[in-house]
Amino acid sequence: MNILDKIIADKFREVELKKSLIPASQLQNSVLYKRKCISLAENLKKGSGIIAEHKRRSPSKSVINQDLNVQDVAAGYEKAEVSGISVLTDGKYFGGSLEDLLYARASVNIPILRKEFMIDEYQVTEAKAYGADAILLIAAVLTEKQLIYLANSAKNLGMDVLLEIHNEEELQKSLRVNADMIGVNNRNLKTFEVSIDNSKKLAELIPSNFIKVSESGISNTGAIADLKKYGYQGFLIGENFMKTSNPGAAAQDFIKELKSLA
Ligand SMILES: O=P(O)(O)OC[C@@H](O)[C@@H](O)c1c[nH]c2ccccc12
Repeated sequence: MNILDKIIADKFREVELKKSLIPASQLQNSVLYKRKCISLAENLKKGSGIIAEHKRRSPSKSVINQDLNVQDVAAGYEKAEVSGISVLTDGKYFGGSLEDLLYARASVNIPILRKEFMIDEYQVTEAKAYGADAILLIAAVLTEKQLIYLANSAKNLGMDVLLEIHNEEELQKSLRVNADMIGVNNRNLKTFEVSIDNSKKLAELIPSNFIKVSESGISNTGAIADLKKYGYQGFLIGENFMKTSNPGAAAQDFIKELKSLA
């Protein structure tokens, strides 16, 4: 079993347990469930295009940063003028939680992406109830039918959908999904290999009705200038900011440098 298979197997058990503890109907009573979402896709078009991530650890890097407070990180990112924030909510492999999402929501007014391994509509309901504006769907772990179903659930709740692909085959099963953004992951979630070239290679195959996002392994502004030439408007960055003692300040310097290139 590769790491992605393990994560998904654990996720099925986690979701079943959660459903027995908190029924979806209870999640729907959350005040945030009625909140009007802010579109991440729209924000990418007008702003810096940076989606900055809160990520404590990962299976590929183990610990990145365990010392920070999610509210400070989120507020710092907002001040840096990122277009959106990604909050990892998986606990076992990434050290995140739904509470992280809730606290991030409480401290900023920009779009927040729930970064999670989505396998069930219950998690879409959770995302909305805890204040997310957008969800991630990973084509590598879902069938076309599941992708269509989960994307429609999110859209019905007013959330945007970022659909993650890693190769052409995954792109093919994504074309009929009601997603706003297609994210090309530069990291292979099965082998952890990272290459920005993956975004460049797949760019021309992505239809123009999707906003293009490049994810993972981005560590300098030159890479972004390069990716923009391929039509990318969104750039998901985690470790490059989170490995510093002040991710907000790191994002601010990064965005300043990006502006000076333009
Ligand atoms: O820390 P990086 O290399 O900048 O990557 C961020 C983000 O793209 C990465 O965390 C990610 C992309 N897709 C995922 C799916 C699940 C968990 C994590 C991810």
